[in-house]
Amino acid sequence: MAPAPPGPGTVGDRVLREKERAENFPVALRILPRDLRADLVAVYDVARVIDDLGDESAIEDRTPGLLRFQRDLERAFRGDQPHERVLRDLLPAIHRRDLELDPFNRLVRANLQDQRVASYATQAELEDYCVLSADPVGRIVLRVFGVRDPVAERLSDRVCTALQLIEHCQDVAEDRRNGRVYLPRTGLAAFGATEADLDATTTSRPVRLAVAAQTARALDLLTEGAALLDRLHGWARLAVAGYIAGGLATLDALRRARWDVLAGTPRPRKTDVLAHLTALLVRPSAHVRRIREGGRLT
Ligand SMILES: CC(C)=CCC/C(C)=C/CC/C(C)=C/COP(=O)(O)OP(=O)(O)O
Repeated sequence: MAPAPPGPGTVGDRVLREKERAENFPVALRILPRDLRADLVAVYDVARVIDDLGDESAIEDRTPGLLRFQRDLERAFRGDQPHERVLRDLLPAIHRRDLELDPFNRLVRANLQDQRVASYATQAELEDYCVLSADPVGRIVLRVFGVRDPVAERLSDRVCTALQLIEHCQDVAEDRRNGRVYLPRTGLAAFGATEADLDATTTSRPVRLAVAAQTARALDLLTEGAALLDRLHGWARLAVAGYIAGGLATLDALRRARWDVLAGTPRPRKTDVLAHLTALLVRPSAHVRRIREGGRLT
């Protein structure tokens, strides 16, 4: 049978690699063994395509495109040949690592929710969204590394929610241009800010305070979740330390920018990622303690 034509989620490898380079954290460290690296990249590419279907395709194509991709995901996990190239590329990882459909489905559901919900009233509602949009990525990554440990999974959820909150802070301007606000309305109101303030090109003090509060919450979750490193060994420990280091370095960048997220997107410095990575690998609890004691971001 001739392969099905590429669907709307199909994007070029070059574009995916550019997006990978633009992430805050190293998606798949180059020193990882080839099959681990290949599986992490395959998972990343699927997550990226799901996100792009929800964010970048024509508005009227988004929901149908996501539902079509969801059916293709089910095909891949049933053992049938999926239409989408990124899903065909995921097949070795599905089999080698015994991956499950549920976390991928949750990523699709997060993007379907994005089509209906443009902002969240409370922190709790926003973090419920992160359970769909970010936590599944950690669950899949743990599976890729062969980790099946409920405590590790819960700690991973904290790390992933933190990484998502951090991205929300970085992307306030871009999200607003796309009609979305991921700073909770009550959080904005607590500092006297409104969603309309996010249309400005400079960040007012109330908005900075709201962003700073969100980074403080992210720091709490990230440093609590860093206890995950004590439960990991070998390549898993190295890779996850890299993700946490990326989050910490991005928090450094946000603080350096004095939470001005409307003039430009604060980006982590590679040297900061490396410094956090080294410290997390050598003495994770001491590094986390030092950050919690001295590095409060508000
Ligand atoms: C085991 C473990 C803790 C692994 C960590 C895995 C990891 C890197 C999770 C990131 C989660 C996240 C922020 C997803 C959304 O990113 P996005 O780029 O899709 O965000 P966007 O929706 O804002 O574009």
